[in-house]
Amino acid sequence: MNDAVLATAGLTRSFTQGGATIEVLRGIDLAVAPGEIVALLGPSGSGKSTLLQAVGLLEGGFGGSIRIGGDEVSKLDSDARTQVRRDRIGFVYQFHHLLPDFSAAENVVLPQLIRGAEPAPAKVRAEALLSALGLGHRLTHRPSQLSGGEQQRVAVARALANRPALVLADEPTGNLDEATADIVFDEFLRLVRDEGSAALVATHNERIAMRMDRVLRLHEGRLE
Ligand SMILES: Nc1ncnc2c1ncn2[C@@H]1O[C@H](COP(=O)(O)OP(=O)(O)OP(=O)(O)O)[C@@H](O)[C@H]1O
Repeated sequence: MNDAVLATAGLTRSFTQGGATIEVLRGIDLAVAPGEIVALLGPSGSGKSTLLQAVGLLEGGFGGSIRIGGDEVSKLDSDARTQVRRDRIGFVYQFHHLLPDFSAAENVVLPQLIRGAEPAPAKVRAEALLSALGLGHRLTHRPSQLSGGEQQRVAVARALANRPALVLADEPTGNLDEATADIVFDEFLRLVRDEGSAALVATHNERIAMRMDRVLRLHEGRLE
């Protein structure tokens, strides 16, 4: 797929521990189209996080090719990788990783300022995203003053703040009870679609995976 937001070819990763080598990724070929929301489904330990860390350019040590927006990014130096992450990728993790001393709105403004946005439009964008997630009345709350579901919504808004072409999410609702997880995941899907971003979402939850456009199954280091 030439116009893919994300494409990998022959992606491999192994870890050596105690003299033994485990091949966690054994040649992953995948492509995510613009605006497409793809589930990466697999049991615990199947390598979902390892794959997301590779395509998110968070870790080195991988073999094979990673293209983001058509550009080969697997061999870039650390500064160039940081730039690709900042400009083109939004991340949502199982735990929110919000900055505890900043308000909900500030947590969504900051990544925009780091990317060079002016404060006033960055604030407008943060408030619009948070309002779209039902948090218009929680803008000045700090993470510790928010519920788990609210914290995760702020993390979703932060991931989308810079209009990334690609969102990478690792068990984005894995830390929430089932009812809250369903609601927050629905909101995540709706907002990602409204924003026109593509997403690759790791989950071990079949029910959540079925709500996405397509499901990739990771098994013994390969996609089925
Ligand atoms: N830094 C590391 N050193 C050694 N082994 C590692 C390292 N990181 C991951 N692994 C191993 O790679 C395998 C895949 O781990 P990974 O976290 O990618 O799985 P996962 O599918 O995301 O699991 P979970 O759903 O439990 O988060 C596991 O067997 C894990 O122990």
